[in-house]
Amino acid sequence: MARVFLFVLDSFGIGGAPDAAEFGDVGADTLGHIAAACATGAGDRDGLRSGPLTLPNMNALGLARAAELATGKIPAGLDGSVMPDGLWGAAQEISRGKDTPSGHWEIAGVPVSFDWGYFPQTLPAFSADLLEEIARRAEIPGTLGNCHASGTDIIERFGEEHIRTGKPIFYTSTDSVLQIAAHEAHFGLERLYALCAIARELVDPLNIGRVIARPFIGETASTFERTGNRRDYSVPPPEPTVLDRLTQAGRNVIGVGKIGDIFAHRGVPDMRKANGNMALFDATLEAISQARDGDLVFTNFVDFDMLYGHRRDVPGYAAALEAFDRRLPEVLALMKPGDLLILTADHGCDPTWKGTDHTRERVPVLVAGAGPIKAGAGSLGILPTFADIGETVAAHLGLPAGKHGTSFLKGVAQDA
Ligand SMILES: O=P(O)(O)O[C@H]1O[C@H](CO)[C@@H](O)[C@H]1O
Ligand SMILES: [Mn+2]
Ligand SMILES: [Mn+2]
Repeated sequence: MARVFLFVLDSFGIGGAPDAAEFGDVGADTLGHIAAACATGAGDRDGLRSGPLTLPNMNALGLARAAELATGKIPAGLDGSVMPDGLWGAAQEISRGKDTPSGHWEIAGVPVSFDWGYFPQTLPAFSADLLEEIARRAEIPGTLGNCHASGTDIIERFGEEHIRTGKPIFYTSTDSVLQIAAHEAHFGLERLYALCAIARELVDPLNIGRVIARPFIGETASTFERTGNRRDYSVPPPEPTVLDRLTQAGRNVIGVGKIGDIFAHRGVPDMRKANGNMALFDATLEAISQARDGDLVFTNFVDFDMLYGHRRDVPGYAAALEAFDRRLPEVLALMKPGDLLILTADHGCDPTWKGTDHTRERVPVLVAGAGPIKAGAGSLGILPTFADIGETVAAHLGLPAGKHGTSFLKGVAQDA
């Protein structure tokens, strides 16, 4: 028996998705474009970072090789001559959406084969019937926004009017989401959560993946700031995930960050929240030190996506990757023989791309083992579905095979 540590670097795509054209994302490459920008100085920011993208620890696990599998090119500045110390691959998504739940559920062994509902790019994006019913049941005086938007822009535009009128701000994106922003103090956090719970019920028939509470603070357009009290109201996955299978087998699943919310709190008996990648890293190290044989520690590192990908902030994204990379040895130091560490992502969010939405890309699969996979160091090639990751977790932790995907450790010599 052993343990698995599964890290999702939210939005850390590596390009090359074969179906990118269906999403208008041909050429999108989160890692490749960040690396290219850094190589020319476009990733520099005073006081934050400068120079080529420097990710030695992820590269030692095969990041450059994984990117080469995905796009045929080594990202600028990464050393492609390093022989990785484990297994590396590039995985592609078979789910129909490029959203966070689709990516995570597929990683956990359940691809999403149905179509989510989406709100149209019209003004308003939400029907009058829906808005009236939400307003009536939640007893709010109306809504603002009601359009496709970036979450930081929309609070800048409507935040002051929201404070004056008490009308919450409704918006969406190309994801299957209804997001509601409201002021933590003027509107009230609990009131925002209650409003989102009502909205959740009312968008169920529209097949909307998530309603997201987006609380913020500050008093003026230039000082508004979103807080860590975001809460996601997700529909549950359509079939049992590897998390459900593990908990049914009596194992502990420790979900760090958004994991509990993403799985509608199913199959995650031990949920731990933290604000920001570094705090998430600390919480993950603590979880690893507490995990027993047979357990899974599953962390989502959200900053890459939320603070930098959607904000199209190349230096910010590069600095966040470098900060994460610097801390990787702390995880490796906690690994015992038999443990497996898997680094991957749920979709792309190329900060050089048009708009502010996710991008359809392949994702890296970097696998480190303290002992068990040494004999099998090498390329996993292109994995045809993210579900291969979930099946690897299941196989490594001794569960019977599930319905989707296959373990990539099958056939890899294990010496533990
Ligand atoms: O612009 P913000 O509010 O960060 O929204 C982003 O976050 C949502 C959920 O992850 C996505 O659908 C995307 O639109
Ligand atoms: Mn995501
Ligand atoms: Mn996102």
